[in-house]
Amino acid sequence: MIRTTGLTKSYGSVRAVDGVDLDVRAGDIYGFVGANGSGKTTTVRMLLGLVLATSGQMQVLGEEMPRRRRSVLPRVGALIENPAAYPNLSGRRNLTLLDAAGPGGSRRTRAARVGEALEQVGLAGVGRRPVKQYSLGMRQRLGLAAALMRTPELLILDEPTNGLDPQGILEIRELLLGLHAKGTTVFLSSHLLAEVEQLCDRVGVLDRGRLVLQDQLSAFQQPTGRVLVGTPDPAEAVTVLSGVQNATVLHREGQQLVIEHPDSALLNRLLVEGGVRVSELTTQQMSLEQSVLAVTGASADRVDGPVRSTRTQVTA
Ligand SMILES: Nc1ncnc2c1ncn2[C@@H]1O[C@H](COP(=O)(O)OP(=O)(O)OP(=O)(O)O)[C@@H](O)[C@H]1O
Repeated sequence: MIRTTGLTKSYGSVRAVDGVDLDVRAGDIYGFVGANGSGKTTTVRMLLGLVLATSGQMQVLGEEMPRRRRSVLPRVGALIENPAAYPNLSGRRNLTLLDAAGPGGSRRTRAARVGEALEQVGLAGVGRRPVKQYSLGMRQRLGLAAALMRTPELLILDEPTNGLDPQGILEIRELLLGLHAKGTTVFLSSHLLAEVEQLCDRVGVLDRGRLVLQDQLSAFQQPTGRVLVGTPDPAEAVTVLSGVQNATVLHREGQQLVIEHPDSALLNRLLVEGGVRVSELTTQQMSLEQSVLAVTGASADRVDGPVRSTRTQVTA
C-alpha cells in the first residue's frame, strides 16, 4: 500500500527525513510514531506529493509517487495538520465544494455523500453553522469527513485526534476500526503512543528522521520476565517462592507481589500446590511507550542550553 526506499528530505543542513524505508501492507492499521519534530509530517507530505523528496523512491497503492499522483490521490483519503476550510461557509457547504472540485463522483449523489461523511464523523447536526464557529475538535472531524468522502482504499492521517477530548478520541478510534473492518488500510501518524497501542496492528518508529523500528505491535509488547501476582496469602507465597528455582520476589505490597520468573504458568502451579490462593496472575509486558523510549533519543524539538557544571561554587 505504501512502500518507500531511502526516502530523504533535507531542509538546508537539517535532514528532516533520513533514508526511510516504509512498508505499509494492505489491511494494516499502521501507527507512524515519533516525538515532535521527528519528521512525521514531512513524510506524510511527501507521500501525498505536497513536498518533493530530496532523494529516494515512493510507491503508494502500487504506483510511483509523485509521478502518478493524478491516479493515486483520488483513491487516498488524507488528513494533514490543521485541515483548511472556508471559515464563512458551513461544514456541509465546504464538503460540497470539495466534492465538486474533485474528479469523479456523480453530482446527483453529492448531497447524500456529504451527509454520510458528516454523519460518520459526528457532525450531522452542525447545520448551517459557519466553520469559523467550530471548535478545534469539530474542525478536525470536518477534515476527517473530507478524507472519507470518496470511500478511500487508503487513509493517510496526520495526528487525527489533535484537539479532540477523550470522548472524541474514542469515537474516532471506533470510526477507524469500523472503516478498517470494511477493508480500508489506515496509515496514522501520532505522537500519542497509548492511542497507537489501542488502535494499530503495525508500528513504525521515527527518531530524528530515521525509521529505527518497524514491526507488528506484538513485537513491541515483549514479556518483561516479571509476573504480577495477587493473593490473600502473601506471606505464604513468599515462603513457597523462596524454594522455587529462578524465582525472585522483587516487590511486595499488601496482597500484590511482583515476581521475576520466566514461566507464569509454572509459577501459578507451584503457588497453588504450595497452598497459596492466587486471585490474580498477570505476565507483565513492555508497553509500546517503554519499547519506543528504549530505542529513541530526546525529543527532536528540545533545545538545551550549553551544558552547565553541577558543581556549585561557594563564595564567602
Ligand atoms: N519547511 C521547512 N523548512 C525548514 N525546516 C523544516 C520545514 N518543515 C519541517 N522542518 C524541520 O524538519 C524537522 C521535522 O519536522 P516535522 O514537522 O516533519 O516533524 P513531526 O514529527 O511532524 O513533528 P510534529 O509532531 O511536531 O508535527 C523539524 O526539525 C522541522 O523543524
